[in-house]
Amino acid sequence: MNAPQIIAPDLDVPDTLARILADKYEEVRERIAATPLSDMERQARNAPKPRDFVTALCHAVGEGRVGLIAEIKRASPSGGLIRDPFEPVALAEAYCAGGATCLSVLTDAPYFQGSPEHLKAARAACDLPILRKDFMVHPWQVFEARAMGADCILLIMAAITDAVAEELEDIARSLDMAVLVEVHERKELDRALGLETRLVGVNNRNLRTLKTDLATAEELVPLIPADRIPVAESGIRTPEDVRRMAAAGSRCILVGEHLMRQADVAKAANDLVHAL
Ligand SMILES: O=C(O)c1ccccc1NCC(=O)[C@H](O)[C@H](O)COP(=O)(O)O
Repeated sequence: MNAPQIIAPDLDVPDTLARILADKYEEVRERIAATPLSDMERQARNAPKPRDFVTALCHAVGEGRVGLIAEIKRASPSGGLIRDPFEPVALAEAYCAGGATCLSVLTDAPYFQGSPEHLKAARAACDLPILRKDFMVHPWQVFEARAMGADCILLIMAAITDAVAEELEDIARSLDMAVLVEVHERKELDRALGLETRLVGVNNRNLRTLKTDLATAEELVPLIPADRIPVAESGIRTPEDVRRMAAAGSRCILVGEHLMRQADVAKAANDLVHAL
């Protein structure tokens, strides 16, 4: 793999994210040495057809429901080990029974104890469209995402340059995958709106402190143009939080840790879905 420029010189990347990206870059380098890009692209293009992530969310919101992207997340830098034992098939089934619109599955191993196997198992267990939750820095990972069955990828504007974001988005579109572009502040939102995707996530987690504050979505969601679909991410726990996000303009939410910490995951998901 050539050394691609994955961090723009003028991007001020917080320490935790910088560490994650350095490890990710190394991981991708090793993975490409084992499976060349052309092989991974072939696997991606031969994978079963993607499920329509954007339509699923539009449908939920159009019917006056919450568009819940329910996350399968074993551990995180901020939360440590969140769920143990951890059973992706049972979790996918519970989310489906609880009325989730889509799933998000962490595939990053070092920081989230995720795995492509979790995504494959979740996809086989339900019909919901699935987001591959990982740190995407190279085209190879987009092909890998499709090959493992993902229907949507995440692009974190704090982690990549505009040029890389555009390249990864183009590849995803060529594979009929959706793209959720994620922002944490105004500057990133302005850059994100240069992409084609309609799905614009506002992450309430401050990447420097790793703390969440729903005020971030309250500040940024109203700035998202009406032709896009806002998604409020992180730190959402209660029906009241869902109503706050909806009042700010986002009826689509991405929720992980709160749901993962519940004994009855289906009921907890259902409580959020019926918050409005
Ligand atoms: O969750 C973390 O600790 C974290 C740390 C550094 C970068 C990203 C991180 N989380 C990724 C996410 O965006 C969340 O998994 C997702 O939005 C769900 O958030 P939550 O409901 O608070 O688990």
